[in-house]
Amino acid sequence: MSEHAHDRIRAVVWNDDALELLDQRLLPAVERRLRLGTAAGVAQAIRDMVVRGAPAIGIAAAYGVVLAARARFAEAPAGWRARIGADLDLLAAARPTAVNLSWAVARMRATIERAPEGDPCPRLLAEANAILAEDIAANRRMGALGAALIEAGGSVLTHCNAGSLATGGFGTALGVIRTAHAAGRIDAVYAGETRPWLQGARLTAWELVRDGIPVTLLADGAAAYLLCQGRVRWVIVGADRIAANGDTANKIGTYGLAVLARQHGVGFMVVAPVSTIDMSLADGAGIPIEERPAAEVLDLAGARVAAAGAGAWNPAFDVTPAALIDAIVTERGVVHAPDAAGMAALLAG
Ligand SMILES: CSC[C@H]1O[C@H](OP(=O)(O)O)[C@H](O)[C@@H]1O
Repeated sequence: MSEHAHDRIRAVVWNDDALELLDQRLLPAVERRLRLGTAAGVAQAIRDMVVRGAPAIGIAAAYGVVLAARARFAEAPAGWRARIGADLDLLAAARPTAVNLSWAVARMRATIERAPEGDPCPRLLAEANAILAEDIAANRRMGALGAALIEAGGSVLTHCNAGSLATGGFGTALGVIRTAHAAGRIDAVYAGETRPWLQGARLTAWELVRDGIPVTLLADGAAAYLLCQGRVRWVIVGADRIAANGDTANKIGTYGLAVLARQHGVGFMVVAPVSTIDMSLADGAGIPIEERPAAEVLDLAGARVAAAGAGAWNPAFDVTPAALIDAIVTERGVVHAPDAAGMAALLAG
C-alpha cells in the first residue's frame, strides 16, 4: 500500500533519546506531542490516556523500560537490575485491562534478565523497536486477512478507535477497513462516537478523514437502528484482552453491538494481534475491567453537563462472549466461530 496519511500517524515515537507521545486527549483540535524522559512519566501518560489503545500502551511501556534502565544504570552501574523492578511494576500496573501492556513489560523484563553486564540500554531500545515494528507488520497482515472476509459492496460499523493511534501504526480494526477500502470492498464506514471518551468521534473519524475514507459518525444509541436497516455487513472492532476460549474484552458498548449484530444477521469481527490473547484465562470472567473516573461520564468537553447530584458508573470495557463473535483475526490467521480449541490451534500453528 502506498504512503498514506495513516503511515504518518504515529502515536508513539522514540526520538532523540526520549519518548514522544501524540496527546490523544487533545485530538482532533490540537496535534501536540509530549516528550517523556522517565518511566513514571510514561506510566502517568498511560493512566491519563495521553496514549491509549492496547498495542500502543504496550509499545509506550516498552520504551518506558528503556527510560527506566537509562536512569537506573546511571545511578548504579553495578546494581541497576535490583532497582529497575519497581519501574517495570509501575508501568505494568498503569491500566488493568489491555494485556498487551503486561505482555510488553514482561518481554522487556526477559530482555533485562538475558542482558550481559554493562549498559543495557542499546539492547533494550532494540527490543522496544522490535515490538513496535512487529506490531505494524502484524497490523498489515491482519488487514489483508480481515479484508478477505469482506464481500464487495457492503458497509461496515466500527467502535472506539483501533487505528494507527491505538497501535504502532496502520491499526487493527482500522487496518482491515483501510485494506478493504483500498480493494474497493467497502462502500461506507460507520463509526460510533464511543461515549464517554469519544474515541470514535475524535480519533477514528480523524484518522479516516485524513485517509480520504468516507466515515459517518453516529450516536452509540443509533447502532441498533442502523443494523436493523440491513445496510451493514460487518461490525469490526479491536480488542484489549482475549481469553483462551475467545471471550473478548473491548471498549464499553462492544458487547451490545455483538448482540445486535447477531440479532440482525451482521458479521462480528474482532481484530487483534496475538499479544492481546491471554491464555492464562480460561474465559472472559477473569478479565479485569477498568473503571474510570465518574467525571468522564458527567462532563462533556471538560464542562459538567449532568444534573448536579447525579453519580456515574464508568466501566471502560465490557466482555463479548466468543459465541457472539464470527471471526477473530490475528496476524497468525483467522479463528472462525472461536472457541478454546480454535484459539489453541491458532497459537499452536
Ligand atoms: C487496537 S486496540 C484498541 C482498543 O483500546 C481501546 O480502549 P482505550 O481507548 O480505553 O485504550 C478500545 O478498547 C479499542 O478497541
